[in-house]
Order: sequence, then C-alpha cells, then structure tokens
Amino acid sequence: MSGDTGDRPNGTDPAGRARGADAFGAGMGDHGDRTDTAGGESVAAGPAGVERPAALVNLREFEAAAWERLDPVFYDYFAGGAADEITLAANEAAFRRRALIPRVLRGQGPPRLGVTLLGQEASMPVLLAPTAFHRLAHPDAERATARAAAEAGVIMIAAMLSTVTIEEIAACGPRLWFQLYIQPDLEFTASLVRRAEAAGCRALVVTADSPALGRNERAERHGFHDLPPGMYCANMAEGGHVRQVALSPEISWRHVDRLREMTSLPIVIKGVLHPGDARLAVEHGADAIIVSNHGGRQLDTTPASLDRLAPVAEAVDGRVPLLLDGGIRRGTDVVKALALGAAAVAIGRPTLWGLAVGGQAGVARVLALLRRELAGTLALCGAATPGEVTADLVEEVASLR
Ligand SMILES: Cc1cc2nc3c(=O)[nH]c(=O)nc-3n(C[C@H](O)[C@H](O)[C@H](O)COP(=O)(O)O)c2cc1C
Ligand SMILES: CC(C)CC(=O)C(=O)O
Repeated sequence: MSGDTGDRPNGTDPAGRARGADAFGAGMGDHGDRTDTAGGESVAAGPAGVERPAALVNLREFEAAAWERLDPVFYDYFAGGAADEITLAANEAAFRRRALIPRVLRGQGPPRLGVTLLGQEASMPVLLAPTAFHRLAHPDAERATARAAAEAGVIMIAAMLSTVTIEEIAACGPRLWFQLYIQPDLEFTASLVRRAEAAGCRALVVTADSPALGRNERAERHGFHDLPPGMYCANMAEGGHVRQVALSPEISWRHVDRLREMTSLPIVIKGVLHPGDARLAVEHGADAIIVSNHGGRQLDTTPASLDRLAPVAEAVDGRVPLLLDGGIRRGTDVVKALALGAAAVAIGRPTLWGLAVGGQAGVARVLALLRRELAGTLALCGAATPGEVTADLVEEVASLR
C-alpha cells in the first residue's frame, strides 16, 4: 500500500492498473466540481468495464472502482494513513498471515448471522465504523450510508464530523450509535450527547486515539486541509457559524467519568491497543471497547489491530465485549477477528468505496457482499453462528506469510 501513492493521479490504482485518462469527464482533479461528475446512482464504466455496483464482486473491486470515480484528492484523503503507512499496510497483512482451520461434518445447518450488541440486535456482526465527511464521496452523503445500513439491519456508528446532522441521519432509520470526539468545552459536548440521545442513538463511541490529528501525507501533498465550499461539519454548526473541532491533548479518563455522569447510554471506548488502557476503560465504566488503530491514520508503526485483540481480550477477561476495526475486507477476515475474541467488527474505508461508487446502492452492495462471504465462511468452517467461532479455527502459519 505504501510508497506508490505519490504517483497518483497519474500513477496506478490499488490493483496496479493505470487510471483512464479523464475517464469520467471534466472535473477530475478539480475537487470543487467533484459532486457534479461522480454523484448519482447510475455508475459509469469502471476499471473492469462494469456498469453498476451489482457487477462488482468483492470489496477490492469497490476500492478500484472508487479510485476511478473519485477526485484523487478525496480518494487519497480516504485511503491514506499516517506517515509511512506501515500500520495501514499491517492491518490487512495481519489477516493474510492467519489461516483458517475449518471443522468438518458438523451438520450445523444454514448459518445464522444475527448478533445482539449492547442490547441492540443487528443482522450481522459487522458495523459501519465512523468515518468523517461522506459528502466528499457522494452528494447524498451520510443519508445514503444510513439508508443502506437501515436496509441491511446493521449498526451505523455516525461520525460526529458528518456532513449532515445526526438528526438527518437518524431520520433514515438505521440502528445508530454516535461517535464523539470529547470536546474540552463540556457544555458543548453535553449538548451533542443530548442530541444523540434524542435522535435515538443507542451508544456513544468515544474516540480515544486522537489527542492530536494524525498526519496524512497524501492529503498534505494535495494541500487538502479544508472541506470544499458548501460542505461542513453539520453537527458543529450553531447560529450561522461552524465550530472548530478540537482534537485535544487535554482529554483524559476524567472526561470519560464526566460523560458517564451525563448519560445513561452505553459508552464504547474506540482506539484501544494497550491492555492497561483496556483495564482502565472497564474501570471507568466503559460498556465495550473497540480495538483499533484508526485505520492506520493516527500513530504510524502501531501494530495491526488484529494483533492487539488477544492481549486486550486477556486484560478485559470477558467483562465487556470487544469490537475490532482495521483492514476488514473479506468474510474470512470477520471470522478471524471473531475467533481471536471480537464480538463484532467494523468497516471504515469499504463503506466509503461503496458510497463513492453508487451511493446507497453501493454501500448496500458492499454490505451484501460481506454478508454473503461471512455466511459462506461460517458454513465452510462448520460454525452455525458467530458465537460458535472458536479460537482453534485460526492459526498463524508460515505458509501464508
Ligand atoms: C476517511 C476516514 C475518516 C475517518 N473518520 C473518523 C472519525 O471521524 N472518527 C473516528 O473515530 N474514526 C474515524 N476513522 C477511523 C475509522 O472509524 C476506522 O477506525 C478505520 O477506518 C478502520 O479501518 P478500515 O478503514 O481499514 O476499515 C476514519 C477513517 C477514514 C478512512
Ligand atoms: C477530520 C478527522 C479528525 C477525521 C478522522 O478521524 C480521520 O480522518 O481519520
């Protein structure tokens, strides 16, 4: 992944293909025009000559198609990781390194994928991770994502830095959690919490790995620092002005305690890699933990999130459920994370690729593909449900290195 990105937009796509010269008309490279050229449900011919999301058969193809369709500035903002992107690459490599050791002749019947997370039912153990700025991918923005999540019965974790409000997202009907960067202005934080509660969000996800903004050098190279005119962080608007978000080094466990006093919603701490922090999260009343390195976008050279699952699980010792995000691209990846101790996983970039390729239909297709792969993997492993996936189904083996 790393190293080849500086060549774009004149280089190659994620699968090594050359980008077609001006494949999607005027506006490529001019991100002010992007929504005119890439919006809408009808999908132009992609790298494999496909015409619509339904013709794409895996998440990799969505990534390649999104690369074709998106303004390179926005593609790189979405795709990029921090610094040398060592962690970004490690997230996917950690899944490749691990083998599935299936069980046979178990007569387990058809797989049932449903799970209950923090008291909320979901149709499969795959959530939409919070990602900022969906309007960069599609003019329907988070509304399209939310409709696809509602249709699929999966939990969407709405980002605080969404480009439509949490109320508009909730109106699209998904099972909803709200991601929060705790703001040092606790009054403002409390007002966001009240809005999330009123909108029907069923959990608050506190992003803990961002006391400062990670440096995405791809975005920096493009000079991409601000949202284009007309796009803004809708939840941060108050009286004709948009509040600046603070990713503050002042935030601490004390703030989590304050949050605990503000709300009776379950609190999920996102971005834990160290067992000591996992223990602290439980002590401070967290109801779940997301093992995550923020998709390799914050501190580079942290290990793959999958590699941190077992140590965090050991520290937590079953007291709260664990979720994992980072590098999930296949149903086999989901099963490997379940085997290593996750109750569910979340996907970040694949949602954005779906959105860029086909709005609601694109995200729906991404979810449908993962669902099919997950069902197929469970069946082939001899497990009827996500809960039946046991640690012995996964091994790190030399042959897959
Ligand atoms: C474009 C982009 C924006 C993101 N924005 C946020 C955010 O606002 N809040 C947050 O907690 N995580 C954010 N993340 C991190 C994701 O929630 C998630 O941890 C990560 O994308 C998972 O890795 P994956 O992209 O390999 O699935 C963002 C990730 C991406 C790619
Ligand atoms: C604007 C950023 C704080 C959103 C984010 O978390 C990210 O891009 O990874």
